[in-house]
Amino acid sequence: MKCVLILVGKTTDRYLVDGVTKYLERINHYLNFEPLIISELKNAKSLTFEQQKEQEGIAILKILSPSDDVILLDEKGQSYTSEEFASWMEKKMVESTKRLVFVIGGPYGFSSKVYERATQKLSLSKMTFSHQMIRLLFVEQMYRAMTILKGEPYHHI
Ligand SMILES: C[S@@+](CC[C@H](N)C(=O)[O-])C[C@H]1O[C@@H](n2cnc3c(N)ncnc32)[C@H](O)[C@@H]1O
Repeated sequence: MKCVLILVGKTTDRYLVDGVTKYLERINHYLNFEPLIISELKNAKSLTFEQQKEQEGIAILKILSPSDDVILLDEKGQSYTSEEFASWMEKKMVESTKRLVFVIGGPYGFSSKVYERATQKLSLSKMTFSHQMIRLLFVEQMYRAMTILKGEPYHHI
């Protein structure tokens, strides 16, 4: 199974770039996992929040194939413990899903069309994180899930 993480705009803060890079490298020992970055809108300042979400949504939907299993990172989604998330990933890996696509929204979240396309919403907490910060939290949890499935000590130390 191929796993893709769609992001809106590059990660800018150095500490987040370093952290995300570190966990992406680690994840790739276990999983074919690729981040795909959608360019930030050049005319963002002239658009309303709703228009920005709409435009970003069009760019997200363009990347998706009809057979993709699309999981939106969303604070109002389903939440799991790290062990439960690991089991959830294991199920996805044995199902015949070609591409498992996770999407982190832009600063204002997702358009209604993106919500309509999604298979599931996944929450990492009831709290709201910035669209940049959540990247690091998510890749760390993905790495943790992979180590749990392999019975490695990372989760227990
Ligand atoms: C600043 S948040 C957007 C908040 C926006 N008001 C909304 O209703 O979605 C930016 C993105 O970060 C991600 N995000 C933030 N907090 C999250 C959480 N607790 N769980 C999962 N994803 C989260 C989501 O993908 C969200 O679209």
